[in-house]
Amino acid sequence: MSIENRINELIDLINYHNEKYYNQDEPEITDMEYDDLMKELMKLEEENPNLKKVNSPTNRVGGKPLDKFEQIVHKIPMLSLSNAYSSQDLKDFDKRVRGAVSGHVEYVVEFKIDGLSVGLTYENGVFEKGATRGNGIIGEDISKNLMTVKSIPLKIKEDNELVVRGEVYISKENFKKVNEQQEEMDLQLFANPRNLAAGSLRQLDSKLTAKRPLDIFIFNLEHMEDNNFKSHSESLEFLKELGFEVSPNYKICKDIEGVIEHIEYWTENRGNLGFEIDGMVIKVNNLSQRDEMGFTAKSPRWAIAYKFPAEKKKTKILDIVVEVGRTGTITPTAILEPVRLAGTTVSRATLHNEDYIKQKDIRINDIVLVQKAGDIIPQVLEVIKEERSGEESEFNMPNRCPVCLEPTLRIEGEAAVKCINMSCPAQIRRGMIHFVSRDAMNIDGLGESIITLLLNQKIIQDVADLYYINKEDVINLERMGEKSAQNLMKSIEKSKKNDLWRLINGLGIKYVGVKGAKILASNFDELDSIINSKVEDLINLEEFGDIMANSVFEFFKEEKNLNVINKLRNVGVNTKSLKEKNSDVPKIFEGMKIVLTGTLPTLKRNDAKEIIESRGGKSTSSVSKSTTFVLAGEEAGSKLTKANELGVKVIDEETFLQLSNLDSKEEVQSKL
Ligand SMILES: NC(=O)c1ccc[n+]([C@@H]2O[C@H](COP(=O)([O-])OP(=O)(O)OC[C@H]3O[C@@H](n4cnc5c(N)ncnc54)[C@H](O)[C@@H]3O)[C@@H](O)[C@H]2O)c1
Ligand SMILES: [Zn+2]
Repeated sequence: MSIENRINELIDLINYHNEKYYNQDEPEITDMEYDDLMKELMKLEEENPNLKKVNSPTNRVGGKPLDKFEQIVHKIPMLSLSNAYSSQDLKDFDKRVRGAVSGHVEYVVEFKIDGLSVGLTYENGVFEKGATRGNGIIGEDISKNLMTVKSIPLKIKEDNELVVRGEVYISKENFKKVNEQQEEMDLQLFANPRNLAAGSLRQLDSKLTAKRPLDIFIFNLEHMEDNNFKSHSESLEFLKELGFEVSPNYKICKDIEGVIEHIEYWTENRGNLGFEIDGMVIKVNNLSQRDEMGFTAKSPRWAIAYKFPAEKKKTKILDIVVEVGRTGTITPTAILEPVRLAGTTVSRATLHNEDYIKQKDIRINDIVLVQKAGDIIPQVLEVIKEERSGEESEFNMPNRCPVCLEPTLRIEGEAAVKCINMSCPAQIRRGMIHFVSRDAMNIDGLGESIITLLLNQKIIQDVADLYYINKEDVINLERMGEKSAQNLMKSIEKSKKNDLWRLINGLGIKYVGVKGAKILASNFDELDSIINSKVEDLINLEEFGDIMANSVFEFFKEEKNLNVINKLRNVGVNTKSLKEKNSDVPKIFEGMKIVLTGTLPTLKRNDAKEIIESRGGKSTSSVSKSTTFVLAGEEAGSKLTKANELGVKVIDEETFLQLSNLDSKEEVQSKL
């Protein structure tokens, strides 16, 4: 594979996993595997700067604000941190810092709390609003939910406008309690505290958030008018006095050796803390030295996150079972003797595929070392061969699909063994569950069990059949009454009007998640144009690469898929893009024509465009008398000259961000 292709492939893969991780709280790979992909991409880009893409995930903070909350443009961008995995990485960081600033460098070392990052704004001593990080520039307004977090003060004794940043987390004890309750109520368990904090804070109903015992640690003063703090530690002490729960046990270290020593201590002792930490954060203490260093698009240069190596334990493999996924991939899973690992009990671990099992020579009854990489997904690290007793038995991938009993196949060059029977009930069932899920067609009242019943009774055979069932079919199902049948019919009917991206996501095209579906829907307006598009058209889409483009193309070449789509269309399922984007954001730029020019200090062109368009404005390319204002950055050039000639207002990024946060068009106009 050429370097360029590998770069494209990595971009697709990372974007896909970002979506899973940040927006759906359902990571498919471990953090370590993710970090490896990222490292590989960074290396290739460094070695081949001409191949670096503007949309590369190495340039941006991972998440994306969800449409279901109102969006907030951060006054100070909320960035991520670069990572260190060894003391050598830390020493390299120290060298970079000392090379870039004048004077002696002192570090503050803090816990890296494993939760969700939020920014809190106070005005006149009152808590005004709080937001998630989102894509770093735009976040979600979760103020109501944050007000239920008891350790967030609603009033403080400081009249200056203040923005602080912290991490919302849940203590180990409360995490256990919540999961016990989930278990009692037969609800899904949370994989880790980070997942729980994120899930709870992004509830639409703040009463639900209030039931979750969340806490916060504040770790940075982001902005305060008229302050003259000289160091980070000074500002932390100030925040403590105001009543904030500041990140505990932070330590000032005179040099990098002190930092490393402190980190070694907590690597050993973190188990004794009442909350989970996944590493330590090292920051330059002196604030003017911080200014000297500045930021990359993704993270400050004056800080780094050291990530702990994953915790490891010994356990036994009791059995190896296989499951058939939506695309027919047969995945082996190890059933383990339950073991406590990084805060939860682990009893299963994915074995990925045939090669993984062969390479590590994993057998049933083996004693193995397991770890939770990234503290989420348990993984079998290695077999402890010295402990073999002769009772072990080798495992082979099944020659037939465990569900449909058709022969399985391993395509050359691929790792997965697959059931290629397109009518395999297991695949259809998984595909169906995906089709009705929250992020796809969002059909309420159609859970896994009903789908299984409908399939078993042959009432439905593909997703389109859902729209052809009638109430009588449903009423006769187990545990279905008149009322719930009626509700189900209603939600099926309602889903016909869904926006196009939901349908595209629902179809389950490989590598196309919510994000990819939205990009397709907003670029093509209707399904037919996507079906008729060429690979070249698809590759040119923002954030699309070879792999995604080919996957979409291949999907719509398939006769069977086209039949399903026709059935859906005939029954009245919407196939047009409704552009329902950002409906909650006030349309404060309505009717305005805004021209972007030059390089902005933090905003990417597309981010600025998104802010304008989501607020009803039009971003146009040339300056004329009807231009409302010009947003200009560095090296703005001829457009700026033209604006000055015509007397069109010119503003900088900071003013633009302030305008974007206003609530009405009138307010914007009065500031222009
Ligand atoms: N498994 C996957 O599929 C997948 C996908 C995407 C990301 N990830 C993981 O997420 C990481 C990237 O996530 P990220 O951008 O949130 O970075 P991060 O979690 O590695 O570090 C940045 C975050 O640390 C938090 N933090 C906690 N304590 C802090 C303190 N004292 N000072 C400053 N910050 C503190 C902040 O909220 C900040 O946003 C990746 O390295 C990867 O490990 C995994
Ligand atoms: Zn099958």
